[in-house]
Amino acid sequence: MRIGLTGGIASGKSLVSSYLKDKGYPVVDADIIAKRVVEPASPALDQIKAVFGQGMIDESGQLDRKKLGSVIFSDQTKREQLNKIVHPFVRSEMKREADEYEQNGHKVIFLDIPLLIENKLEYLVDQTWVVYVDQPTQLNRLITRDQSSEEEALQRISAQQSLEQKKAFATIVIDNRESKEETYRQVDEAIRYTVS
Ligand SMILES: CC(C)(COP(=O)(O)OP(=O)(O)OC[C@H]1O[C@@H](n2cnc3c(N)ncnc32)[C@H](O)[C@@H]1O)[C@@H](O)C(=O)NCCC(=O)NCCS
Ligand SMILES: Nc1ncnc2c1ncn2[C@@H]1O[C@H](COP(=O)(O)OP(=O)(O)OP(=O)(O)O)[C@@H](O)[C@H]1O
Repeated sequence: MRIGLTGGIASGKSLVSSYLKDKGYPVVDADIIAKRVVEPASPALDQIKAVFGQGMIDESGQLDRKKLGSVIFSDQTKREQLNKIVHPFVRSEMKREADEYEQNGHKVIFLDIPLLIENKLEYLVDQTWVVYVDQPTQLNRLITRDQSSEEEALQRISAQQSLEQKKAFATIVIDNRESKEETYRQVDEAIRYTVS
Protein backbone atom coordinates (compact mmCIF):
# COMPACT_ATOMS: atom_id res chain seq x y z
CA MET A 1 0.00 0.00 0.00
CA ARG A 2 1.23 3.47 -0.91
CA ILE A 3 0.15 6.36 1.29
CA GLY A 4 0.60 9.95 0.15
CA LEU A 5 1.47 12.41 2.89
CA THR A 6 0.71 15.99 1.97
CA GLY A 7 -0.25 19.35 3.41
CA GLY A 8 1.05 22.87 3.00
CA ILE A 9 4.41 24.50 3.52
CA ALA A 10 5.31 24.23 7.24
CA SER A 11 2.11 22.32 8.07
CA GLY A 12 4.11 19.50 9.67
CA LYS A 13 4.78 16.90 6.96
CA SER A 14 8.40 16.49 8.06
CA LEU A 15 7.29 16.10 11.68
CA VAL A 16 4.96 13.28 10.64
CA SER A 17 7.38 11.66 8.19
CA SER A 18 10.22 11.58 10.78
CA TYR A 19 7.85 9.91 13.21
CA LEU A 20 6.88 7.33 10.56
CA LYS A 21 10.56 6.68 9.76
CA ASP A 22 11.26 6.16 13.50
CA LYS A 23 8.49 3.56 13.47
CA GLY A 24 10.29 1.76 10.62
CA TYR A 25 8.20 2.82 7.62
CA PRO A 26 9.98 3.82 4.41
CA VAL A 27 9.26 7.39 3.32
CA VAL A 28 9.90 8.63 -0.22
CA ASP A 29 10.51 12.37 0.15
CA ALA A 30 9.73 14.59 -2.87
CA ASP A 31 11.64 17.58 -1.41
CA ILE A 32 14.83 15.50 -1.03
CA ILE A 33 14.43 14.10 -4.55
CA ALA A 34 13.78 17.61 -5.93
CA LYS A 35 17.16 18.64 -4.46
CA ARG A 36 18.94 15.59 -5.87
CA VAL A 37 17.67 15.96 -9.45
CA VAL A 38 19.22 19.45 -9.76
CA GLU A 39 22.73 18.45 -8.70
CA PRO A 40 25.61 19.80 -10.86
CA ALA A 41 25.74 18.23 -14.36
CA SER A 42 22.14 17.00 -14.14
CA PRO A 43 19.87 17.55 -17.17
CA ALA A 44 17.41 19.45 -14.93
CA LEU A 45 20.10 21.92 -13.84
CA ASP A 46 21.14 22.46 -17.47
CA GLN A 47 17.54 23.31 -18.35
CA ILE A 48 17.24 25.68 -15.37
CA LYS A 49 20.42 27.44 -16.57
CA ALA A 50 18.98 27.74 -20.10
CA VAL A 51 15.66 29.18 -18.91
CA PHE A 52 16.60 31.24 -15.81
CA GLY A 53 20.19 32.16 -16.70
CA GLN A 54 23.70 31.40 -15.41
CA GLY A 55 22.99 33.79 -12.52
CA MET A 56 21.06 30.98 -10.76
CA ILE A 57 24.26 28.93 -10.36
CA ASP A 58 26.78 29.74 -7.61
CA GLU A 59 30.62 29.64 -7.86
CA SER A 60 30.74 25.95 -6.93
CA GLY A 61 28.33 25.01 -9.75
CA GLN A 62 25.40 24.38 -7.37
CA LEU A 63 21.90 25.75 -7.82
CA ASP A 64 21.50 28.99 -5.84
CA ARG A 65 18.28 27.94 -4.12
CA LYS A 66 17.70 31.23 -2.34
CA LYS A 67 17.95 33.20 -5.57
CA LEU A 68 15.73 30.84 -7.56
CA GLY A 69 13.23 30.75 -4.66
CA SER A 70 12.95 34.54 -4.63
CA VAL A 71 12.26 34.49 -8.39
CA ILE A 72 9.71 31.67 -8.54
CA PHE A 73 7.69 32.31 -5.37
CA SER A 74 6.86 35.85 -6.51
CA ASP A 75 6.00 34.98 -10.13
CA GLN A 76 3.50 32.28 -11.08
CA THR A 77 4.65 32.02 -14.71
CA LYS A 78 8.26 31.46 -13.66
CA ARG A 79 7.12 28.95 -11.04
CA GLU A 80 5.24 26.99 -13.70
CA GLN A 81 8.34 27.07 -15.93
CA LEU A 82 10.45 25.62 -13.11
CA ASN A 83 7.81 23.01 -12.26
CA LYS A 84 7.73 21.89 -15.89
CA ILE A 85 11.48 21.27 -15.81
CA VAL A 86 11.84 19.64 -12.38
CA HIS A 87 8.59 17.74 -11.74
CA PRO A 88 8.94 15.02 -14.42
CA PHE A 89 12.35 14.05 -12.97
CA VAL A 90 10.91 14.07 -9.44
CA ARG A 91 7.92 11.94 -10.44
CA SER A 92 9.94 9.22 -12.14
CA GLU A 93 12.46 9.11 -9.29
CA MET A 94 9.66 8.86 -6.70
CA LYS A 95 8.13 5.92 -8.59
CA ARG A 96 11.52 4.24 -8.86
CA GLU A 97 12.19 4.57 -5.09
CA ALA A 98 8.71 3.33 -4.16
CA ASP A 99 9.07 0.32 -6.51
CA GLU A 100 12.44 -0.48 -4.95
CA TYR A 101 11.01 -0.43 -1.41
CA GLU A 102 8.20 -2.73 -2.57
CA GLN A 103 10.64 -5.13 -4.24
CA ASN A 104 12.53 -5.24 -0.94
CA GLY A 105 9.40 -6.50 0.78
CA HIS A 106 7.90 -3.36 2.32
CA LYS A 107 4.12 -3.60 2.39
CA VAL A 108 3.40 0.02 3.42
CA ILE A 109 5.26 2.93 1.89
CA PHE A 110 4.71 6.63 2.55
CA LEU A 111 5.29 9.28 -0.13
CA ASP A 112 5.81 12.78 1.29
CA ILE A 113 4.67 15.02 -1.59
CA PRO A 114 3.96 18.69 -0.80
CA LEU A 115 2.22 19.32 -4.16
CA LEU A 116 0.35 15.99 -4.42
CA ILE A 117 -3.06 17.64 -4.78
CA GLU A 118 -1.97 20.64 -6.91
CA ASN A 119 -0.29 18.26 -9.36
CA LYS A 120 -3.10 15.68 -9.31
CA LEU A 121 -0.78 12.86 -8.25
CA GLU A 122 -3.45 10.86 -6.40
CA TYR A 123 -2.99 8.13 -9.01
CA LEU A 124 0.43 7.40 -7.47
CA VAL A 125 -1.06 6.48 -4.08
CA ASP A 126 -3.84 4.41 -2.52
CA GLN A 127 -4.63 6.95 0.21
CA THR A 128 -3.98 10.63 0.87
CA TRP A 129 -3.20 11.85 4.39
CA VAL A 130 -3.33 15.64 4.76
CA VAL A 131 -1.34 17.26 7.58
CA TYR A 132 -3.50 20.26 8.43
CA VAL A 133 -2.99 23.50 10.38
CA ASP A 134 -4.95 26.76 10.29
CA GLN A 135 -3.37 29.60 8.33
CA PRO A 136 -2.23 31.80 11.28
CA THR A 137 -0.42 28.79 12.81
CA GLN A 138 1.11 27.90 9.43
CA LEU A 139 2.34 31.48 8.97
CA ASN A 140 3.83 31.68 12.49
CA ARG A 141 5.62 28.33 12.20
CA LEU A 142 6.97 29.17 8.74
CA ILE A 143 8.33 32.57 9.84
CA THR A 144 9.94 31.03 12.95
CA ARG A 145 11.45 28.05 11.09
CA ASP A 146 12.81 29.91 8.06
CA GLN A 147 13.53 33.24 9.80
CA SER A 148 11.64 34.84 6.93
CA SER A 149 9.62 38.04 6.72
CA GLU A 150 5.83 37.90 6.88
CA GLU A 151 5.67 38.98 3.24
CA GLU A 152 8.00 36.19 2.07
CA ALA A 153 6.14 33.61 4.11
CA LEU A 154 2.74 34.71 2.76
CA GLN A 155 4.08 34.53 -0.78
CA ARG A 156 5.17 30.92 -0.25
CA ILE A 157 1.85 29.96 1.35
CA SER A 158 -0.13 31.46 -1.53
CA ALA A 159 1.97 29.55 -4.09
CA GLN A 160 0.04 26.47 -2.92
CA GLN A 161 -3.60 25.46 -2.73
CA SER A 162 -5.07 26.30 0.68
CA LEU A 163 -5.11 23.66 3.40
CA GLU A 164 -8.86 24.18 3.81
CA GLN A 165 -9.30 23.06 0.18
CA LYS A 166 -6.83 20.19 0.53
CA LYS A 167 -8.79 18.71 3.44
CA ALA A 168 -11.57 17.83 0.98
CA PHE A 169 -9.20 15.42 -0.83
CA ALA A 170 -8.03 13.62 2.30
CA THR A 171 -8.61 10.00 3.21
CA ILE A 172 -7.42 11.04 6.67
CA VAL A 173 -6.77 14.52 8.11
CA ILE A 174 -3.98 14.79 10.68
CA ASP A 175 -4.70 17.95 12.66
CA ASN A 176 -1.33 19.44 13.66
CA ARG A 177 -2.61 22.60 15.37
CA GLU A 178 -1.87 21.31 18.86
CA SER A 179 1.22 19.70 20.42
CA LYS A 180 3.58 17.35 18.57
CA GLU A 181 2.49 14.56 20.98
CA GLU A 182 -1.15 15.09 19.99
CA THR A 183 -0.11 14.76 16.33
CA TYR A 184 1.85 11.55 17.02
CA ARG A 185 -1.25 10.16 18.74
CA GLN A 186 -3.34 10.84 15.60
CA VAL A 187 -0.68 9.22 13.40
CA ASP A 188 -0.74 6.10 15.59
CA GLU A 189 -4.52 6.00 15.30
CA ALA A 190 -4.38 6.46 11.51
CA ILE A 191 -1.88 3.60 11.23
CA ARG A 192 -4.03 1.32 13.38
CA TYR A 193 -7.09 2.19 11.32
CA THR A 194 -5.43 1.82 7.92
CA VAL A 195 -2.63 -0.65 8.13
CA SER A 196 -3.81 -3.32 10.51
C1 LIG B 1 12.69 27.03 -5.65
C2 LIG B 1 13.57 26.15 -4.78
C3 LIG B 1 14.96 26.01 -5.39
C4 LIG B 1 13.70 26.85 -3.40
O1 LIG B 1 14.44 26.01 -2.55
P1 LIG B 1 14.34 26.08 -0.94
O2 LIG B 1 15.53 25.29 -0.43
O3 LIG B 1 14.18 27.51 -0.49
O4 LIG B 1 12.98 25.36 -0.56
P2 LIG B 1 12.65 23.78 -0.46
O5 LIG B 1 13.03 23.08 -1.71
O6 LIG B 1 13.19 23.24 0.82
O7 LIG B 1 11.05 23.77 -0.43
C5 LIG B 1 10.34 24.14 0.75
C6 LIG B 1 8.85 24.03 0.51
O8 LIG B 1 8.43 24.98 -0.45
C7 LIG B 1 7.30 24.50 -1.14
N1 LIG B 1 7.59 24.52 -2.60
C8 LIG B 1 8.75 24.21 -3.22
N2 LIG B 1 8.62 24.34 -4.55
C9 LIG B 1 7.36 24.75 -4.77
C10 LIG B 1 6.62 25.04 -5.96
N3 LIG B 1 7.20 24.93 -7.16
N4 LIG B 1 5.33 25.44 -5.82
C11 LIG B 1 4.75 25.54 -4.60
N5 LIG B 1 5.38 25.26 -3.45
C12 LIG B 1 6.67 24.87 -3.54
C13 LIG B 1 7.08 23.05 -0.65
O9 LIG B 1 6.10 23.05 0.38
C14 LIG B 1 8.40 22.69 -0.05
O10 LIG B 1 8.27 21.72 0.97
C15 LIG B 1 12.95 24.72 -4.58
O11 LIG B 1 11.81 24.80 -3.76
C16 LIG B 1 12.56 24.02 -5.89
O12 LIG B 1 13.43 23.55 -6.60
N6 LIG B 1 11.24 23.93 -6.19
C17 LIG B 1 10.77 23.25 -7.37
C18 LIG B 1 10.57 21.79 -7.12
C19 LIG B 1 9.35 21.54 -6.29
O13 LIG B 1 8.22 21.77 -6.74
N7 LIG B 1 9.54 21.04 -5.05
C20 LIG B 1 8.45 20.78 -4.14
C21 LIG B 1 7.91 19.42 -4.17
S1 LIG B 1 8.35 18.36 -5.48
N1 LIG C 1 2.65 20.43 16.60
C1 LIG C 1 3.63 21.33 16.52
N2 LIG C 1 3.85 22.19 17.53
C2 LIG C 1 4.84 23.13 17.46
N3 LIG C 1 5.67 23.26 16.39
C3 LIG C 1 5.49 22.43 15.36
C4 LIG C 1 4.47 21.42 15.37
N4 LIG C 1 4.55 20.74 14.20
C5 LIG C 1 5.55 21.28 13.48
N5 LIG C 1 6.13 22.30 14.19
C6 LIG C 1 7.24 23.15 13.72
O1 LIG C 1 6.75 23.86 12.58
C7 LIG C 1 7.73 23.93 11.57
C8 LIG C 1 7.17 23.31 10.28
O2 LIG C 1 7.06 21.89 10.42
P1 LIG C 1 7.66 20.90 9.32
O3 LIG C 1 9.04 21.33 8.96
O4 LIG C 1 7.43 19.52 9.81
O5 LIG C 1 6.67 21.25 8.10
P2 LIG C 1 6.65 20.71 6.61
O6 LIG C 1 5.22 20.54 6.26
O7 LIG C 1 7.54 19.54 6.46
O8 LIG C 1 7.26 21.94 5.79
P3 LIG C 1 7.86 22.04 4.26
O9 LIG C 1 6.71 21.94 3.32
O10 LIG C 1 8.46 23.40 4.22
O11 LIG C 1 8.87 20.96 4.10
C9 LIG C 1 8.98 23.24 12.10
O12 LIG C 1 9.85 24.21 12.63
C10 LIG C 1 8.42 22.34 13.20
O13 LIG C 1 9.35 22.09 14.23
